[in-house]
Amino acid sequence: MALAAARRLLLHAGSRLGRREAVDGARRFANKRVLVETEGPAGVAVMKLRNPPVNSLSLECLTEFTISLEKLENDKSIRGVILTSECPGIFSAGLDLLEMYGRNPAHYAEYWKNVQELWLRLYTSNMILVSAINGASPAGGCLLALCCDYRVMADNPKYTIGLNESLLGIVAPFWFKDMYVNTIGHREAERALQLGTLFSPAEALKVGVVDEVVPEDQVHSKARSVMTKWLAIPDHSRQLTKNMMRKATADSLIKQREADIQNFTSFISKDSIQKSLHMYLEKLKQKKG
Ligand SMILES: CCCCCCCCCC/C=C/CC(=O)SCCNC(=O)CCNC(=O)[C@H](O)C(C)(C)COP(=O)(O)OP(=O)(O)OC[C@H]1O[C@@H](n2cnc3c(N)ncnc32)[C@H](O)[C@@H]1OP(=O)(O)O
Repeated sequence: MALAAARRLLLHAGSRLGRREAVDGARRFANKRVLVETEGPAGVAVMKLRNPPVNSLSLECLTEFTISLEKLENDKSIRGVILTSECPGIFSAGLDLLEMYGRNPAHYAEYWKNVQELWLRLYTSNMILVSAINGASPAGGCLLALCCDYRVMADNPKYTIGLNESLLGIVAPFWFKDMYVNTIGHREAERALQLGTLFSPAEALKVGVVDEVVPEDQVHSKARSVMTKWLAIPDHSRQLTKNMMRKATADSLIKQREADIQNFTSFISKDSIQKSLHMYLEKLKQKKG
Protein backbone atom coordinates (compact mmCIF):
# COMPACT_ATOMS: atom_id res chain seq x y z
CA MET A 1 0.00 0.00 0.00
CA ALA A 2 2.82 2.38 0.92
CA LEU A 3 4.44 1.71 -2.44
CA ALA A 4 1.21 2.34 -4.30
CA ALA A 5 0.87 5.69 -2.53
CA ALA A 6 4.48 6.60 -3.33
CA ARG A 7 3.83 5.70 -6.92
CA ARG A 8 0.76 7.96 -7.16
CA LEU A 9 2.70 10.83 -5.63
CA LEU A 10 5.60 10.39 -8.01
CA LEU A 11 3.49 10.05 -11.07
CA HIS A 12 0.85 12.69 -10.58
CA ALA A 13 2.25 15.26 -8.19
CA GLY A 14 5.45 15.63 -10.18
CA SER A 15 8.39 14.42 -8.16
CA ARG A 16 9.08 14.39 -4.51
CA LEU A 17 11.47 11.49 -4.72
CA GLY A 18 12.18 12.14 -8.36
CA ARG A 19 13.74 15.22 -9.85
CA ARG A 20 13.57 16.83 -13.25
CA GLU A 21 16.12 19.20 -14.67
CA ALA A 22 17.14 20.71 -17.97
CA VAL A 23 20.67 20.14 -19.19
CA ASP A 24 21.68 21.66 -22.55
CA GLY A 25 18.21 21.23 -23.99
CA ALA A 26 18.08 17.63 -22.86
CA ARG A 27 15.82 16.66 -19.99
CA ARG A 28 16.41 14.15 -17.29
CA PHE A 29 14.47 12.75 -14.41
CA ALA A 30 15.78 10.43 -11.83
CA ASN A 31 14.49 8.23 -9.11
CA LYS A 32 16.96 6.58 -6.81
CA ARG A 33 17.34 3.48 -8.95
CA VAL A 34 16.45 4.61 -12.45
CA LEU A 35 17.91 7.52 -14.40
CA VAL A 36 16.17 8.77 -17.53
CA GLU A 37 17.73 11.20 -19.96
CA THR A 38 15.73 12.41 -22.91
CA GLU A 39 17.07 14.05 -26.01
CA GLY A 40 14.76 16.78 -27.32
CA PRO A 41 14.20 16.60 -31.08
CA ALA A 42 14.97 12.90 -31.57
CA GLY A 43 12.27 11.81 -29.13
CA VAL A 44 14.55 9.20 -27.59
CA ALA A 45 15.09 8.53 -23.90
CA VAL A 46 17.95 6.59 -22.37
CA MET A 47 16.88 4.70 -19.29
CA LYS A 48 19.66 3.52 -17.00
CA LEU A 49 19.17 1.06 -14.19
CA ARG A 50 21.32 1.97 -11.19
CA ASN A 51 20.59 -0.32 -8.31
CA PRO A 52 24.08 -1.42 -7.26
CA PRO A 53 25.78 -3.75 -6.88
CA VAL A 54 23.96 -5.88 -9.48
CA ASN A 55 20.75 -4.07 -10.55
CA SER A 56 18.61 -6.73 -8.93
CA LEU A 57 14.94 -5.96 -9.39
CA SER A 58 13.90 -5.25 -5.83
CA LEU A 59 10.34 -4.12 -5.16
CA GLU A 60 11.51 -0.52 -4.99
CA CYS A 61 13.50 -0.86 -8.20
CA LEU A 62 10.55 -2.46 -10.02
CA THR A 63 8.25 0.31 -8.83
CA GLU A 64 10.59 3.09 -9.91
CA PHE A 65 11.17 1.38 -13.23
CA THR A 66 7.43 1.06 -13.87
CA ILE A 67 6.78 4.67 -12.90
CA SER A 68 9.55 5.92 -15.17
CA LEU A 69 8.19 3.92 -18.08
CA GLU A 70 4.69 5.19 -17.43
CA LYS A 71 5.98 8.78 -17.47
CA LEU A 72 7.73 8.21 -20.78
CA GLU A 73 4.71 6.48 -22.25
CA ASN A 74 2.58 9.49 -21.29
CA ASP A 75 5.06 11.92 -22.83
CA LYS A 76 3.96 12.15 -26.45
CA SER A 77 7.32 13.61 -27.52
CA ILE A 78 9.07 10.32 -26.65
CA ARG A 79 9.03 7.63 -29.33
CA GLY A 80 11.87 5.37 -28.29
CA VAL A 81 13.76 4.19 -25.22
CA ILE A 82 17.22 2.72 -24.95
CA LEU A 83 17.38 0.50 -21.90
CA THR A 84 20.78 0.02 -20.31
CA SER A 85 22.66 -0.16 -17.03
CA GLU A 86 24.81 2.15 -14.99
CA CYS A 87 26.32 -0.73 -12.97
CA PRO A 88 29.65 -1.77 -14.47
CA GLY A 89 29.61 -5.24 -15.97
CA ILE A 90 25.99 -5.96 -15.00
CA PHE A 91 22.88 -5.30 -17.08
CA SER A 92 20.62 -6.79 -14.40
CA ALA A 93 20.96 -9.80 -12.07
CA GLY A 94 17.23 -10.31 -12.48
CA LEU A 95 14.60 -10.57 -9.82
CA ASP A 96 15.83 -9.81 -6.34
CA LEU A 97 16.30 -13.14 -4.62
CA LEU A 98 15.86 -11.48 -1.24
CA GLU A 99 12.29 -10.53 -2.21
CA MET A 100 11.56 -14.22 -2.81
CA TYR A 101 13.34 -15.72 0.18
CA GLY A 102 12.34 -15.73 3.85
CA ARG A 103 9.34 -13.40 3.43
CA ASN A 104 5.64 -13.97 4.00
CA PRO A 105 2.99 -14.89 1.40
CA ALA A 106 1.55 -11.35 1.34
CA HIS A 107 4.98 -10.02 0.43
CA TYR A 108 5.45 -12.62 -2.31
CA ALA A 109 2.04 -11.72 -3.75
CA GLU A 110 2.81 -7.99 -3.71
CA TYR A 111 6.21 -8.56 -5.28
CA TRP A 112 4.85 -10.77 -8.05
CA LYS A 113 2.07 -8.31 -8.86
CA ASN A 114 4.75 -5.68 -9.46
CA VAL A 115 6.85 -8.07 -11.58
CA GLN A 116 3.79 -8.75 -13.73
CA GLU A 117 3.03 -5.04 -14.01
CA LEU A 118 6.50 -4.11 -15.18
CA TRP A 119 6.53 -6.95 -17.68
CA LEU A 120 3.14 -6.04 -19.14
CA ARG A 121 4.12 -2.39 -19.43
CA LEU A 122 7.45 -3.16 -21.08
CA TYR A 123 6.23 -5.92 -23.36
CA THR A 124 3.24 -3.99 -24.63
CA SER A 125 4.89 -0.57 -24.79
CA ASN A 126 3.99 1.52 -27.81
CA MET A 127 7.48 2.99 -27.77
CA ILE A 128 10.44 1.48 -29.60
CA LEU A 129 12.55 -0.30 -27.00
CA VAL A 130 16.19 -1.10 -27.72
CA SER A 131 18.34 -2.74 -25.07
CA ALA A 132 22.02 -1.94 -24.82
CA ILE A 133 23.12 -4.98 -22.85
CA ASN A 134 26.35 -3.89 -21.24
CA GLY A 135 26.80 -6.69 -18.74
CA ALA A 136 25.52 -9.94 -17.26
CA SER A 137 21.85 -10.52 -17.86
CA PRO A 138 20.53 -13.67 -16.17
CA ALA A 139 16.85 -14.58 -15.63
CA GLY A 140 14.81 -11.41 -14.98
CA GLY A 141 17.67 -9.41 -16.58
CA CYS A 142 17.20 -11.45 -19.73
CA LEU A 143 13.45 -10.94 -19.39
CA LEU A 144 13.91 -7.16 -19.54
CA ALA A 145 16.01 -7.49 -22.67
CA LEU A 146 13.54 -9.90 -24.29
CA CYS A 147 10.77 -7.31 -23.88
CA CYS A 148 12.69 -4.95 -26.14
CA ASP A 149 12.21 -4.71 -29.89
CA TYR A 150 15.94 -5.07 -30.53
CA ARG A 151 18.86 -6.26 -28.40
CA VAL A 152 22.47 -5.13 -28.77
CA MET A 153 24.97 -6.92 -26.52
CA ALA A 154 28.56 -6.13 -25.59
CA ASP A 155 31.07 -8.63 -26.91
CA ASN A 156 32.56 -9.68 -23.61
CA PRO A 157 32.61 -13.43 -22.87
CA LYS A 158 32.27 -12.68 -19.16
CA TYR A 159 28.77 -11.43 -19.79
CA THR A 160 26.10 -14.08 -20.11
CA ILE A 161 22.40 -13.94 -20.83
CA GLY A 162 19.54 -16.40 -20.53
CA LEU A 163 16.68 -17.73 -18.44
CA ASN A 164 18.61 -19.76 -15.86
CA GLU A 165 15.75 -20.33 -13.38
CA SER A 166 16.09 -24.11 -13.40
CA LEU A 167 19.64 -23.76 -12.03
CA LEU A 168 18.16 -22.06 -8.99
CA GLY A 169 15.65 -24.87 -8.46
CA ILE A 170 12.79 -22.66 -9.58
CA VAL A 171 10.69 -22.64 -12.73
CA ALA A 172 10.32 -19.85 -15.26
CA PRO A 173 6.65 -18.81 -15.31
CA PHE A 174 4.65 -19.52 -18.47
CA TRP A 175 4.86 -15.95 -19.70
CA PHE A 176 8.67 -15.91 -19.42
CA LYS A 177 8.59 -19.17 -21.39
CA ASP A 178 6.18 -17.80 -24.00
CA MET A 179 8.40 -14.80 -24.66
CA TYR A 180 11.46 -17.04 -24.95
CA VAL A 181 9.65 -19.28 -27.44
CA ASN A 182 8.54 -16.21 -29.41
CA THR A 183 12.14 -15.05 -29.57
CA ILE A 184 14.23 -18.17 -30.17
CA GLY A 185 11.69 -20.81 -31.18
CA HIS A 186 10.28 -23.82 -29.36
CA ARG A 187 13.17 -26.27 -29.62
CA GLU A 188 15.89 -23.84 -28.52
CA ALA A 189 13.68 -22.51 -25.70
CA GLU A 190 12.83 -26.01 -24.51
CA ARG A 191 16.48 -26.94 -24.27
CA ALA A 192 17.69 -23.63 -22.82
CA LEU A 193 14.93 -23.51 -20.19
CA GLN A 194 15.53 -27.05 -18.97
CA LEU A 195 19.29 -26.59 -18.81
CA GLY A 196 19.06 -23.02 -17.50
CA THR A 197 21.54 -22.04 -20.18
CA LEU A 198 23.42 -18.79 -19.77
CA PHE A 199 24.67 -17.92 -23.25
CA SER A 200 27.88 -16.08 -24.05
CA PRO A 201 27.32 -13.13 -26.41
CA ALA A 202 28.39 -15.20 -29.43
CA GLU A 203 26.06 -18.06 -28.48
CA ALA A 204 23.23 -15.64 -27.71
CA LEU A 205 23.60 -14.16 -31.17
CA LYS A 206 23.65 -17.56 -32.81
CA VAL A 207 20.49 -18.74 -31.09
CA GLY A 208 18.71 -15.38 -31.47
CA VAL A 209 18.52 -14.28 -27.83
CA VAL A 210 20.20 -11.06 -29.00
CA ASP A 211 20.15 -9.38 -32.40
CA GLU A 212 23.64 -7.97 -32.54
CA VAL A 213 26.95 -8.26 -30.68
CA VAL A 214 29.38 -5.36 -30.86
CA PRO A 215 32.60 -4.32 -29.13
CA GLU A 216 31.86 -3.13 -25.63
CA ASP A 217 32.66 0.51 -26.34
CA GLN A 218 30.18 0.54 -29.23
CA VAL A 219 27.09 -0.81 -27.48
CA HIS A 220 25.54 2.60 -26.94
CA SER A 221 26.38 4.04 -30.35
CA LYS A 222 25.03 0.91 -32.01
CA ALA A 223 21.82 1.08 -29.94
CA ARG A 224 21.40 4.68 -31.08
CA SER A 225 21.93 3.86 -34.73
CA VAL A 226 19.44 0.99 -34.48
CA MET A 227 16.99 3.38 -32.87
CA THR A 228 17.41 5.85 -35.73
CA LYS A 229 16.49 3.12 -38.20
CA TRP A 230 13.39 2.14 -36.24
CA LEU A 231 12.35 5.80 -35.81
CA ALA A 232 12.13 6.08 -39.60
CA ILE A 233 9.08 3.78 -39.57
CA PRO A 234 5.71 5.50 -39.07
CA ASP A 235 4.64 5.01 -35.45
CA HIS A 236 1.07 3.97 -36.18
CA SER A 237 1.96 1.09 -38.51
CA ARG A 238 4.85 -0.08 -36.35
CA GLN A 239 2.72 0.04 -33.19
CA LEU A 240 -0.18 -1.84 -34.76
CA THR A 241 2.24 -4.47 -36.04
CA LYS A 242 3.91 -4.81 -32.64
CA ASN A 243 0.53 -5.15 -30.99
CA MET A 244 -0.50 -7.81 -33.51
CA MET A 245 2.67 -9.80 -32.75
CA ARG A 246 2.57 -9.50 -28.95
CA LYS A 247 -1.09 -9.26 -27.96
CA ALA A 248 -1.79 -12.98 -27.57
CA THR A 249 1.22 -13.47 -25.28
CA ALA A 250 0.33 -10.47 -23.12
CA ASP A 251 -3.36 -11.43 -23.03
CA SER A 252 -2.61 -14.89 -21.74
CA LEU A 253 -1.14 -13.33 -18.59
CA ILE A 254 -3.78 -10.57 -18.37
CA LYS A 255 -6.51 -13.23 -18.36
CA GLN A 256 -5.00 -15.04 -15.39
CA ARG A 257 -3.06 -12.49 -13.40
CA GLU A 258 -4.64 -13.39 -10.08
CA ALA A 259 -4.13 -17.13 -10.59
CA ASP A 260 -0.52 -16.49 -11.60
CA ILE A 261 0.04 -14.55 -8.38
CA GLN A 262 -1.48 -17.40 -6.37
CA ASN A 263 0.70 -19.95 -8.21
CA PHE A 264 3.83 -17.95 -7.61
CA THR A 265 3.02 -17.38 -3.94
CA SER A 266 2.32 -21.01 -3.16
CA PHE A 267 5.29 -22.23 -5.25
CA ILE A 268 7.83 -19.86 -3.72
CA SER A 269 6.52 -20.47 -0.18
CA LYS A 270 7.24 -24.21 -0.38
CA ASP A 271 9.95 -25.38 2.01
CA SER A 272 11.75 -27.21 -0.79
CA ILE A 273 11.87 -24.07 -2.96
CA GLN A 274 12.99 -21.89 -0.08
CA LYS A 275 15.73 -24.44 0.58
CA SER A 276 16.87 -24.27 -3.05
CA LEU A 277 16.98 -20.48 -2.91
CA HIS A 278 18.92 -20.63 0.35
CA MET A 279 21.50 -22.92 -1.24
CA TYR A 280 21.77 -20.69 -4.29
CA LEU A 281 22.27 -17.58 -2.16
CA GLU A 282 24.95 -19.41 -0.16
CA LYS A 283 26.66 -20.38 -3.41
CA LEU A 284 26.70 -16.73 -4.49
CA LYS A 285 28.27 -15.78 -1.15
CA GLN A 286 30.88 -18.55 -1.30
CA LYS A 287 31.91 -17.46 -4.77
CA LYS A 288 33.41 -14.40 -3.09
CA GLY A 289 35.29 -16.06 -0.25
C1 LIG B 1 4.60 -24.42 -11.13
C2 LIG B 1 5.20 -23.17 -11.64
C3 LIG B 1 4.78 -21.96 -10.90
C4 LIG B 1 5.58 -20.78 -11.36
C5 LIG B 1 6.12 -20.04 -10.21
C6 LIG B 1 7.20 -19.11 -10.56
C7 LIG B 1 8.51 -19.47 -9.91
C8 LIG B 1 9.46 -18.35 -9.66
C9 LIG B 1 9.90 -17.65 -10.84
C10 LIG B 1 10.87 -16.62 -10.44
C11 LIG B 1 11.64 -16.28 -11.51
C12 LIG B 1 12.87 -15.76 -11.24
C13 LIG B 1 13.60 -14.99 -12.17
C14 LIG B 1 14.85 -14.38 -11.54
O1 LIG B 1 15.24 -13.38 -12.03
S1 LIG B 1 15.64 -15.11 -10.21
C15 LIG B 1 17.21 -14.30 -10.10
C16 LIG B 1 18.20 -15.01 -10.94
N1 LIG B 1 19.46 -14.32 -10.93
C17 LIG B 1 20.60 -14.96 -10.91
O2 LIG B 1 20.68 -16.15 -10.94
C18 LIG B 1 21.83 -14.08 -10.85
C19 LIG B 1 22.62 -14.36 -9.63
N2 LIG B 1 23.78 -13.49 -9.57
C20 LIG B 1 24.90 -13.71 -10.27
O3 LIG B 1 25.03 -14.64 -11.03
C21 LIG B 1 26.00 -12.73 -10.07
O4 LIG B 1 25.72 -12.01 -8.89
C22 LIG B 1 26.21 -11.74 -11.22
C23 LIG B 1 24.91 -11.03 -11.60
C24 LIG B 1 26.76 -12.47 -12.45
C25 LIG B 1 27.23 -10.66 -10.76
O5 LIG B 1 28.39 -11.29 -10.30
P1 LIG B 1 29.43 -10.45 -9.41
O6 LIG B 1 30.58 -11.37 -9.15
O7 LIG B 1 29.71 -9.16 -10.05
O8 LIG B 1 28.63 -10.11 -8.08
P2 LIG B 1 28.30 -11.08 -6.85
O9 LIG B 1 29.43 -11.03 -5.87
O10 LIG B 1 27.87 -12.41 -7.32
O11 LIG B 1 27.02 -10.37 -6.24
C26 LIG B 1 27.12 -9.15 -5.48
C27 LIG B 1 26.03 -9.17 -4.44
O12 LIG B 1 24.76 -9.16 -5.09
C28 LIG B 1 23.99 -10.28 -4.62
N3 LIG B 1 23.11 -10.73 -5.71
C29 LIG B 1 23.45 -11.19 -6.91
N4 LIG B 1 22.38 -11.47 -7.64
C30 LIG B 1 21.32 -11.19 -6.88
C31 LIG B 1 19.90 -11.26 -7.09
N5 LIG B 1 19.36 -11.69 -8.24
N6 LIG B 1 19.11 -10.90 -6.08
C32 LIG B 1 19.61 -10.45 -4.91
N7 LIG B 1 20.94 -10.34 -4.66
C33 LIG B 1 21.77 -10.70 -5.64
C34 LIG B 1 25.03 -11.32 -4.24
O13 LIG B 1 24.48 -12.26 -3.38
C35 LIG B 1 26.06 -10.44 -3.58
O14 LIG B 1 25.58 -10.09 -2.29
P3 LIG B 1 26.56 -9.92 -1.04
O15 LIG B 1 27.49 -8.80 -1.43
O16 LIG B 1 27.26 -11.23 -0.86
O17 LIG B 1 25.67 -9.58 0.10
